[in-house]
Amino acid sequence: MGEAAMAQKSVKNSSSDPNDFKVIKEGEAEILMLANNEVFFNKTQVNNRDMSIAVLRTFISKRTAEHEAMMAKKMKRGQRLPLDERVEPAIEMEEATADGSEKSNGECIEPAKPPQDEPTNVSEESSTMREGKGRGEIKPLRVLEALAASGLRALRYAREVEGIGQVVALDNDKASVEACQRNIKFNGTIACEKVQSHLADARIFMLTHLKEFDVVDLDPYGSPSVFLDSAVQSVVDGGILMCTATDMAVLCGGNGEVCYSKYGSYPLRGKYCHEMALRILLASIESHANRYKRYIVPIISVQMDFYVRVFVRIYTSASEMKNTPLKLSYVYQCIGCDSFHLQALARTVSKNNSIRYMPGFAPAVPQECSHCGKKFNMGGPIWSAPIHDQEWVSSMLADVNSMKDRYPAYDRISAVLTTISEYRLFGIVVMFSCYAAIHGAITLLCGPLKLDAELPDVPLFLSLHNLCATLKCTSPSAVIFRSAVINAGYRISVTHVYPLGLKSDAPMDVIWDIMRCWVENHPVKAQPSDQPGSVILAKKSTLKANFARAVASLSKGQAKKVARFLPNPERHWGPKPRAGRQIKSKHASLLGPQAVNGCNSHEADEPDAKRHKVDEPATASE
Ligand SMILES: C[S@@+](CC[C@H](N)C(=O)[O-])C[C@H]1O[C@@H](n2cnc3c(N)ncnc32)[C@H](O)[C@@H]1O
Ligand SMILES: [Zn+2]
Repeated sequence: MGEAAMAQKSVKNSSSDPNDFKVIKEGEAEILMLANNEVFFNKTQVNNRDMSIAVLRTFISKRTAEHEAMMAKKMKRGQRLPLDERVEPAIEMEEATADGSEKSNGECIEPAKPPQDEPTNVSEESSTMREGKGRGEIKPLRVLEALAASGLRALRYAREVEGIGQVVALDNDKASVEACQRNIKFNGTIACEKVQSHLADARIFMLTHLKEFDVVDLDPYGSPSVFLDSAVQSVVDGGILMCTATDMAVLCGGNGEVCYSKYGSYPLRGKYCHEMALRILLASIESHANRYKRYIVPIISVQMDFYVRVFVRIYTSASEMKNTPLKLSYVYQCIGCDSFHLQALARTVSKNNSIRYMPGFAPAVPQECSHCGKKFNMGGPIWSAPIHDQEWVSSMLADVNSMKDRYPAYDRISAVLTTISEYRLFGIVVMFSCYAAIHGAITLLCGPLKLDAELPDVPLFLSLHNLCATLKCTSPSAVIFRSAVINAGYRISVTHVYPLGLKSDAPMDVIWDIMRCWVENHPVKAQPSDQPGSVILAKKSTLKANFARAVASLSKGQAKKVARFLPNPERHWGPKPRAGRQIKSKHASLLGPQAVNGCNSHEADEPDAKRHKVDEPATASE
């Protein structure tokens, strides 16, 4: 009998009624679920878990490369290699036994350590690279899954990611911890050796384990806001915080005051609200990190399905922290024509080799919109620095493509990664047909000509549909519009957040001029003169837009016909209610009528072609 089968037998033997359970498999992990929705499980979150696994695999190889570079540098300097200096956790969890016995599991953890000293400046040797027993050896990764529920995620990390030494899975719900422990046993030796489950309040646990985990994963019900302060302290220098937020209504402007109270930023409604949500979350994490002289470096930030998820590295440096206001902006959004403008919180002035930090120049906009004459709403502050590290994204995509079979949500995550890593030649109308040859020649001629992915320095995006709705005109195709922007000398890219969104560094003046030129050839019906569209069209364009098709206007993914946006994964997909909550008729709109009749919501399998609430079309319209 195989290990899993034996484990299954033992679990079933110990369970009062084996028929109460069903086995759910995802990746290499299997969990036992009680039929009565007692412990949280949402099958559509497989995308979230797969993306996290891709980040972990890339982290392990990057960390090794960083470690080797650091060792080489030290050798060069003739320094002595440090002895093993990793601070071993002093609490019960280290007593986890290889045989999976429950020595520490299930106990409520009390604060075990006094708070550590003030954080110091980060050294080049980040803590996440501290060495193992052998000299020059790197320690296996320690991961904290702070809100673990059934433990599925923790089990997948432990079983599927080579290089992980330990996963600590916490939950403050007794039934969840019991389920997690059952699932650890059910998954055999590796799981028993590596995964530990504790009944604990994640906040207290993280506050009593400062800078101890290479990776901290937060996957809460709704908002992560109450966990952020402790989570940013629990990550080692150079480690990763992974964080989900599913309270999209709050983050997207449905309730601005609540968003401000949770995240310290005002959201704005608009087509870019999901990107704004990502950037509000990042700004909030940075603000918590700053309290401890720490700062974040985003690796990849995605909006998928019904949530946002960010992956950031955390470092300590009082001097680097001074740059934070340079990475934050307020957003002014015109209430008439949706034009938007960013206002950085700060700027720097260089004088005699020194840099001074100054408040940002203000105001970024006049009282009334210069295009349509209406007033502005102000949102933010948002994180306006890059939200992805392109090198990471490329490594992740390569890794994911090289092991498709090991990612159950391969189609979905490769689509997202492809969109983020797409690139185009900007500002060059290439008249030749052989793109590869031209690309090679240009790279040779111009050196490392920068090819842009989802434009890293453009925080928010335009919606072609919104521009046309304001002017009440027919829409140019995305390719035609992109060509006009490129031909006017600006960059433009897609965004993974919204199939019809376009990121560009062209100022709004140029965008409206291009649209005026479009309307010249595609006239609109007369509108009342006080309408924003009429005011915009009453002005003459100062440029002559060139709509000739630019090769660069087609993204790599589109050229290759790679699906960039996939339909929703299942009927009634979305956030699931808290575990154990009774499903009533009022939940029918969220979960479907079959859930009300006692059926678990995650059993509704058939894809629903009609509902494309967030994702919209499978490929962006051209
Ligand atoms: C959305 S579920 C986690 C799902 C899980 N990460 C997965 O991938 O399947 C959130 C879990 O957080 C737990 N939780 C809520 N507040 C907590 C706290 N303060 N400390 C520890 N766990 C908590 C809940 O009991 C619940 O099981
Ligand atoms: Zn306006």
